[in-house]
Parts: sequence; structure tokens; C-alpha cells
Amino acid sequence: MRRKMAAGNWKMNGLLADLVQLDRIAATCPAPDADLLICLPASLIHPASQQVRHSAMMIGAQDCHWNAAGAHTGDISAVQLADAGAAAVILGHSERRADHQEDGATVRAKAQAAQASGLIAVICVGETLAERDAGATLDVIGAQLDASVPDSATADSVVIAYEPVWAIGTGRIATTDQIAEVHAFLRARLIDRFSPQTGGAIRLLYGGSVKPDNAAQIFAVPEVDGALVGGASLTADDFCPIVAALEASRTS
Ligand SMILES: O=C(CO)COP(=O)(O)O
Repeated sequence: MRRKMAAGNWKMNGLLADLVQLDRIAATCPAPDADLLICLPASLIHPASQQVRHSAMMIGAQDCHWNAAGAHTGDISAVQLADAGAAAVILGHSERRADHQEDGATVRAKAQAAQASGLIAVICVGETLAERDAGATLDVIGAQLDASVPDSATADSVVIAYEPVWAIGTGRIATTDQIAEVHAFLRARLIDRFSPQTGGAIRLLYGGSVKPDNAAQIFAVPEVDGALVGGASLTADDFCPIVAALEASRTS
């Protein structure tokens, strides 16, 4: 049985004063059946991890370098993130693939670094609208998955997030049929590559315009173990109903 996960991605949003939202989430979103993870800008990771240390909430980052240390101005390593209190890191988000030309090999190296530091790697895959319109969705996602996920992946160290690029920040949500098709494909591909045990236990999140009013229908889709939430993770008022919908959803 896979444990559910409600993950937030604050992206390049948030100042110290906004960390009050974490207290509100911890106080008002009971989630005994789900992991709660909030991925913050690097500047907030240490104070946030201190702030939530008495709750079950995990703090995560949004990227890391593949090296542990060295001459990489402006970068941050998985070792440093773990030292600051992070428990996880998002890797290969489409915004990084687009803005920083990250390819699968880069994401895989970062995921190996994350694993070596004890961080959960939340590895993102997703097609653009042009790729979907061209009928290439599963080819694109299969190639991203194969390239980005290290051979050393385990169910404890890797989570996959399916985020169609055209659904991110657009308010345009994938249909439940579209989500079901991709998640079934991801599950089969992971089982094929790893084993029924490992491939069947790696969690699959959906991301892209997840909101309080559409969360329940997404969590009812087979093979959806939770969500990676952008805009609606910034406040407890938006995030808590999503967590509640996840808690109320069927258990995989
Ligand atoms: O990119 C996302 C999460 O990583 C999704 O963002 P939105 O929920 O704002 O669409």
C-alpha cells in the first residue's frame, strides 16, 4: 500500500513572514494517512525546518546541484539542503527544464545526489501542449522517465510527479481520463524497469492547477497517490481542503 503525499511547491514565492502559513497548515490539516511536504525557496528551508520540527510536516527544496560541494556559484547541493533541514527536493520541474535547459541526464545526476544525501527526489515529467497535440505524450513522458530516474531508485527515495506543462499555472486541468492514461503508463513502465515490488511502490503525484474544487476528482483517479500543488499551496486556506480531499480519497 502506498502512502499518500500532499506536496506543495512555492516556486520563487515566499518571504520569512509567509512561513506563518506552515503553522496554519500543521494546525488545521490533520493528515494521518498522508505525507505533507512543502518545497520552499532555499532561503526559507532552514527557518521552516526549525519551525515545523515538532510536526510531521516535511520541508523540501526545488532543485539541487549534482555535486556535493565545489566551485558552482549560485548553486546549492543536496548535502547543503539536508544540512539545512530539507527532507526532499523537487527535480526536473518543467520550469527548470525550460529555464535552465535541464535534460534527463542532468536530472538523473541530481536525483543520485539527492539519494546520497537522504533526500526524497520528487522527479517531474510532463508534456507540452504541442507534444500532446502531436500525439507524442506517452513517448515524451516515457523518455523523460527513463532518462531522469536513476537505476538506484527505491520507493522510499523517489516520487514521480506527472505535470502536464500546459496545465501548470493555467487553471486548465488535465481530464481524469488523461491523468489516468499517463499514470497507468508510468506505473507499467516503472514495474517493467524495476520490479513489481519497487515499481509498484513508487508514488505517483499529479500536478497542474490542482485546486480545492478539483482535488477530489483527481484523487479518485487510479494510480494517483497525491498531488504536487503550486499556487494553491501558498496558503493554508487553499492547501488544507486539498489535503482533506486526499485524506478522504480511497487508499491505493
Ligand atoms: O508546477 C506545479 C507544481 O510543481 C503546479 O503549479 P500550479 O498548481 O500553480 O498549476
